[in-house]
Amino acid sequence: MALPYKRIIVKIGSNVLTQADGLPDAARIEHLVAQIAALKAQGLEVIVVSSGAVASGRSLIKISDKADAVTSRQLLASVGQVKLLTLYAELFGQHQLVCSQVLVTKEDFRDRVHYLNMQNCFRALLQHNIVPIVNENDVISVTELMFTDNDELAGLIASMLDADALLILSNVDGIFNGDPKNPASELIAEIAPTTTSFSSFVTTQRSQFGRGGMITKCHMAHKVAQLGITVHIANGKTDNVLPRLLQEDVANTRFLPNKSASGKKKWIAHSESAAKGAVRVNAGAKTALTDATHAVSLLPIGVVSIIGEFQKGDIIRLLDEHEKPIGLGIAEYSSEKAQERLGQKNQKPLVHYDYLFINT
Ligand SMILES: Nc1ncnc2c1ncn2[C@@H]1O[C@H](COP(=O)(O)OP(=O)(O)O)[C@@H](O)[C@H]1O
Ligand SMILES: N[C@@H](CCC(=O)OP(=O)(O)O)C(=O)O
Repeated sequence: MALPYKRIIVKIGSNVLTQADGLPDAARIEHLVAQIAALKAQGLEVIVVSSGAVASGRSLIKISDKADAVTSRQLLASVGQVKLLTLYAELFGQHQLVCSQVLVTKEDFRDRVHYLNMQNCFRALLQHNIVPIVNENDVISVTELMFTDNDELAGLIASMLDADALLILSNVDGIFNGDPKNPASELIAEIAPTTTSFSSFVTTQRSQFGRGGMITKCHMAHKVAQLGITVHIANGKTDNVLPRLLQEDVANTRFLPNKSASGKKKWIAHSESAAKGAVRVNAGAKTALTDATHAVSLLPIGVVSIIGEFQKGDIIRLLDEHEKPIGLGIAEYSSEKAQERLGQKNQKPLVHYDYLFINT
């Protein structure tokens, strides 16, 4: 039976789009575009997150050995993104579809105004039946401004757009319970929302042109599934993988979704890097906050200490007594006021439930 998705994000990894020599695989891209066009014809909304700018740049210019790694990446991506999108535009055109380019940085997800502007643009693109093709703005995103990889970017886009599913295309059939090259390893068909540890079977090994690797993919997929979005990891080199995935007719690993969270909570969940300070909560508060059956706000009586300074409206991290992160939230008042109210009864919540995201 076909999976009942209406809006999907398709993330196409560097390895799917790149040949063994590091140059772009135009035939693969053509086949993927044809598959996306087929899904569009069935009425699905598709947003593509595509890597491949650096690989495309490699096919156009030779960079001097003197250039450092950051400058080389900027140069290759700046040149390559034009070629990549030109190819996409031509191929989608053959299916009477228009695609668009959306280049983003991590900063755009930290700033609420940028975030809402982006969201508004995506909505308008989808209303006009355009296929948005998203990539990191590699020219600007350098070192600490960078996403871990395009999987992280795809996860953020999926939650921002409230997608039904995120389909991650890599060069493996999914997640195996051991080294994927070992014939004894088996594919894991489903991962429950309660599974949080992947290090026992996923190695830090990366594919030839990949950036983050499978372990970061797993953490991102878990987080996205926590927000109520199903995540599939499948092999982008398999023929007709996208329509077959939706027909449940191809190998893949599926991260089962948790119950859906609000748009604001989704934004908060991905805002860790924007956090201004932290609060340590006592064991009782931790138990109450992590109990998935009740909506609970964080009250000052449960706060043990305040770390750093924050103002009303800032994102703050919630830690347990051993400083283990348990969630993120928006502070209802400043760290100064919170300090005055620390441990006191009958005080206004420091973080209201509606502005609280707890890792489960
Ligand atoms: N348990 C595992 N199951 C599947 N793949 C794994 C596992 N452990 C490590 N990997 C590696 O993860 C790689 C895919 O991740 P990555 O390099 O980030 O790809 P992409 O460029 O598609 O994002 C695979 O090529 C594989 O070598
Ligand atoms: N933005 C880069 C790709 C970065 C990246 O993380 O790629 P991937 O390993 O596919 O998640 C490019 O277009 O070349």
